[in-house]
Amino acid sequence: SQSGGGGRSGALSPGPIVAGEVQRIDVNPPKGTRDFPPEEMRLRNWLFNNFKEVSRLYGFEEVDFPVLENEALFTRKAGEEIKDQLYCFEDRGNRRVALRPELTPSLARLVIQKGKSVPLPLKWFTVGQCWRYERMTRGRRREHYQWNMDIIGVPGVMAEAELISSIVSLFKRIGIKDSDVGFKVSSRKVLQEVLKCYSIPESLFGKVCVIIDKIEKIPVDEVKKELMAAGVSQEAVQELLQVLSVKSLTELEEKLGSSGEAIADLKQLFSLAEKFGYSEWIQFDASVVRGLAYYTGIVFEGFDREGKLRAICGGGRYDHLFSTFGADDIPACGFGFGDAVVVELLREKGLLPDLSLQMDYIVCALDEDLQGSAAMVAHVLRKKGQSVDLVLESKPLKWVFKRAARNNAQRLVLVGSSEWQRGVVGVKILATGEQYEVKLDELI
Ligand SMILES: Nc1ccc(Br)nc1
Repeated sequence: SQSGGGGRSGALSPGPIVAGEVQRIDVNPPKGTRDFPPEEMRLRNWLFNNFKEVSRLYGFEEVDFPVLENEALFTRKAGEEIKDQLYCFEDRGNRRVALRPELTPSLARLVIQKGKSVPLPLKWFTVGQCWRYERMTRGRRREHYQWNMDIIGVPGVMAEAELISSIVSLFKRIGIKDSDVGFKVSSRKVLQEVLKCYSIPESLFGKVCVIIDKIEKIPVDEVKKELMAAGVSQEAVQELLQVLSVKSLTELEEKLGSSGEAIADLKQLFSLAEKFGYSEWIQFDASVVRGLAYYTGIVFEGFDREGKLRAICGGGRYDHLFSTFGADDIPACGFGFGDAVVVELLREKGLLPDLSLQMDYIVCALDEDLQGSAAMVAHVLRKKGQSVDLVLESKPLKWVFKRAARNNAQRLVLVGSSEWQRGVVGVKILATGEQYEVKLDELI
């Protein structure tokens, strides 16, 4: 048996390892995490390539950050779930660190670090793995990949309109229509204006929003209790919950008046949606608050119209995140788009793409002493950009044909002794069975 230090207990040096003696390791990845074997990896790459192509089309630059961040980046005091589930620990240098649960704080950190060396507005995107430590009692994942796009330095809602447009473009690219998904859009300025009427301090704003975001996850009485425990009067609680049930911008305007920023921003956003051509994708929904404390204005989330899935994506304006890191504030907005829910949606809709392995050639030597010749053939083909599965050891032809079929190879090249003597190789087009001989330098 193994002692704690990994050596055999009591033995000065372990004896020979005899097969069957070694305890078989657990070959599954840690709880809540996923492997990506080839087929899943092709789907992931297909999705991420669409993320990246849309980001390129919208003029965004790619950035990246460490998965491991200083814990302080995420220790906001607003009662967010993201903090309760922080995957954090003390490293060997006694530093408090965390596996990032989101990407926006890292982005803000880098923007502050770069300071005036990066002219505003910034349009940055990234696709990165994010983590949460959730007790597996709920059996949910502990990691997912998020596509994030952020616009830093634009105060007007053109920025939010551009971001929503980019997500609509993504949906269209992967076959999802406005009949499948929509965006619920609101503004946290609605809540801000109500809180102001009741003289609720600004310092409570983030915490109040985080509590209200639970409205569809916990009983409303629990929400009321948490709001009042946070210092919101019963009257203000009533008004807050009442305003969340408003059904239209017209009704909201009647309630809040037409001079406030919330109405102005929302009206402008819906007008811009017409110009961008995605009006049919968005709807006003006063109940959308989102669960991150730092949002300050427009918030939005992508949802499946059948109501079977969790939010597909979400985002909004966060004009005061930078000052929470001790820097001057910069107007900012962005979104996160996870890799899991959208795949569930594509599966539901029968929209998963056929991404079977594709290979141009499989190359095989017909006898052992032609392995080098086969390698030369593979080299010639690869230099011409052809993907080649080179058979690396002597195999019966039946095995080669089976592998060619599995790899969906288009052509089989057989390197035979007599042909090689004549300066040619045999080529078989596997779809038709047609076969011919060709000189090495005429291959392709
Ligand atoms: N923030 C976060 C991280 C990881 C997963 Br899975 N879900 C949400």
